[in-house]
Amino acid sequence: MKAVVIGSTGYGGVELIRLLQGHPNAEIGAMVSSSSAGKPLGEVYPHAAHLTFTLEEMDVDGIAEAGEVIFFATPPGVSGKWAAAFLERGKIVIDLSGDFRLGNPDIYQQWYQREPAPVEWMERAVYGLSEWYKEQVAEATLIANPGCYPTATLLAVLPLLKEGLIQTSPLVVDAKSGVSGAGRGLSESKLYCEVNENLYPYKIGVHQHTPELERFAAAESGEPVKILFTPHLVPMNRGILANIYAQANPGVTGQDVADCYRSYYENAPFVRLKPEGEWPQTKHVRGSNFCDLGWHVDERTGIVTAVAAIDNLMKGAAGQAVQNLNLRMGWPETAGLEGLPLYP
Ligand SMILES: NC(=O)C1=CN([C@@H]2O[C@H](COP(=O)(O)OP(=O)(O)OC[C@H]3O[C@@H](n4cnc5c(N)ncnc54)[C@H](OP(=O)(O)O)[C@@H]3O)[C@@H](O)[C@H]2O)C=CC1
Ligand SMILES: CC(=O)N[C@@H](CCC(=O)OP(=O)(O)O)C(=O)O
Repeated sequence: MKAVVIGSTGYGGVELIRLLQGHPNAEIGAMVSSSSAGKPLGEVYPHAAHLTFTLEEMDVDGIAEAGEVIFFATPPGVSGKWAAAFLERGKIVIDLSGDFRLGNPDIYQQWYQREPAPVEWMERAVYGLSEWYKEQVAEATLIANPGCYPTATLLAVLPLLKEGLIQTSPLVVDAKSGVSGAGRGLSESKLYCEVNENLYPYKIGVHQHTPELERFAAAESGEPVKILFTPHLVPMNRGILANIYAQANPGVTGQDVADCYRSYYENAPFVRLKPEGEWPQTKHVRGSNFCDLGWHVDERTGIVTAVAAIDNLMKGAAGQAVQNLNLRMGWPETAGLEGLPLYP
């Protein structure tokens, strides 16, 4: 099965290329770049110099001919404009951007401040949080791969919300991301001297992942959920650590939370539950598709703290996109994703 990567010169795109290169069932049909078409991939990414691919231009017919599955690893606004052309040609589209996650053009416009994708495709898209929407992903033609912060956060909170172990509002998400989460594009805020030896929050109250978090938290809890989300940038390349704080419902114990997580994730190959008293670390998941989860129910305050660690480029983007490809094609869920995390 051949796959095309649009946006192959970005961090999400080149991570997809790495995974597809090592995948037992898939191969790369074409790598597309709007800015570097005609150049060998190795000119943009010397670490991939041995791959003899030339980057191709954004030509719908050519791309549709080159693969059955089209990955968009492009900034918001690109797949919203182009995905329909591939869907109409019978292709499967897996979109790493936020263009199809929200199911509602008005909400998209409000949070992304961009022209939304066609509403009929927005409504038909399946949200690719693999552990939660497996059956839907297996049938989908358009898969909206989740955002990096929502992947970590939702994996941690959905079991607790669904089983009524925590109150729905307020739910506080305090999360930290490595700099690759912001993509490869040049910007002053990502310069070495700006990010190194520094730690700072950004987009408090206005981050575009807020409606995505609230949409799927509400869908699983059965009632509206309000989320207070504070992302931070930390001086590392990869990784997200999300701490989630919520009021436990009366009588809920640490054992209840442990049993709840075990019942949801005992057969989930990429979710690893930490033993009591141990906590997830970004280093333990780096370069892998794992999400590590830890938790604590504080008897003094009645607050549940859930902690999730993922690699933003893997479970938060390209890794989960390949997991969704596997589910969609009926291949083993872990195909091409079996590698150990990179350590140290
Ligand atoms: N980085 C991360 O951790 C995560 C990213 N995402 C999402 O995945 C998507 C890709 O992110 P990321 O790889 O980090 O971003 P990058 O900025 O690193 O790469 C995006 C790529 O898209 C291509 N591109 C830009 N504009 C256009 C255009 N108008 N038409 C076609 N292609 C275009 C560019 O390649 P070229 O100029 O060669 O075409 C660029 O390399 C984004 O939507 C992002 O929000 C989601 C989860 C996590
Ligand atoms: C560190 C950092 O800047 N991260 C990015 C994540 C971007 C992203 O994944 O955006 P979409 O999922 O909406 O496409 C951010 O916070 O905006």
